Amino acid sequence: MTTTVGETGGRAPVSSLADLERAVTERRERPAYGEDALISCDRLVRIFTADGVEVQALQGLDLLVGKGELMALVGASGSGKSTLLNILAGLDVPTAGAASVGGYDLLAMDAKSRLRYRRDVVGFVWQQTARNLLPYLTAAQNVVLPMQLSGRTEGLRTKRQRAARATELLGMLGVGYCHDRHPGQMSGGEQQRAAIAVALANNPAVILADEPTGELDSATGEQVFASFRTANEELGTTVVVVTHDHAVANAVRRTVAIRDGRTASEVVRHTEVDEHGQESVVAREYATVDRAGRLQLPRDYTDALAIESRVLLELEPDHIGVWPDRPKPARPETAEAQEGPEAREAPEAE
Ligand SMILES: Nc1ncnc2c1ncn2[C@@H]1O[C@H](COP(=O)(O)OP(=O)(O)OP(=O)(O)O)[C@@H](O)[C@H]1O
Repeated sequence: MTTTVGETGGRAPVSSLADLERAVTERRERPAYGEDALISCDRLVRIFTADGVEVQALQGLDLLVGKGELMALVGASGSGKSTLLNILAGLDVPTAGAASVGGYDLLAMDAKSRLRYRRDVVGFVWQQTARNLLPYLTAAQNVVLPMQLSGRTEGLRTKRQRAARATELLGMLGVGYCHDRHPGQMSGGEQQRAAIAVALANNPAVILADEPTGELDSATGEQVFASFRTANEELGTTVVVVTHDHAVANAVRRTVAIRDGRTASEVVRHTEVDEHGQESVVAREYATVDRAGRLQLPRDYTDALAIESRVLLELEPDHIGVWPDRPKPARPETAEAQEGPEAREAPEAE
């Protein structure tokens, strides 16, 4: 059966009180939004005011990231990626909405828990290699420093234990030979891999990285990304990378695109094995439906059909049709020859 928005507001008709009760019960029993997620952003808003002008950097952004994910955030310049990352890093506070990481409520943390959160729950890797490492310390000393500052004791109480962990992390990320080098004696790629070791020092639940390969050539960028993958696979660390680098965006299981301060679409990749045992990666692109039911249509789709301010919707049992709002032809052809919901639903109206 076909239902158009004009008739019932686009919702499937509820035929009886029993159906209604069942629908209410199912809704109540569904897990709460983001219940199982490590990172949960719910209608996140961040408004900046500069020189009396308001900029809405995040406009009701929803995002869930599962524990153990390795995912990328992409989007045009100014779409809000860094703003989101700074909030997740505990460096900035949203104007409205809700956000939590590993059980920490990012809007309600006092100064003490914010410090603990930044030291123990998240690790950060910046684009500028010079911002990640202290120049007067060796790579190993840079990795040890966050362990000393954290005050966490489990397995890292003694100097020897901390030194051993630094050696282990640098080795795991392929830069063990840089152990005693200062950043000035390391290439950009080596510095970024050492920076990942620093970010991992306190065994955080999540590493956030803002354009970590932005200053590197593609071969070096691949090595750095391989280190994020190693951290994800060997230690189970969740990794969220903001990137413009297509090689990185295409190498993760999930790439979420941000547009105008909201999540707009995402590409999910999985590996398929054919009958000859050949493996191939299959990518599917999804549009995001946010918590308020809003859907951003891809701009190339709306441009292709000259869709501007509104569309007609059609609810079918297994999909929703979206139709450009075209003026009706003066002399309609037969219903079968016409396309769109008007032709099938209300030909008698003509
Ligand atoms: N501290 C600030 N004060 C005023 N406006 C800001 C501030 N930080 C960010 N903005 C604005 O918020 C919007 C989003 O910026 P953001 O840096 O998050 O975008 P982005 O997607 O990371 O861009 P890029 O890819 O260029 O780094 C932009 O319009 C930016 O000018």
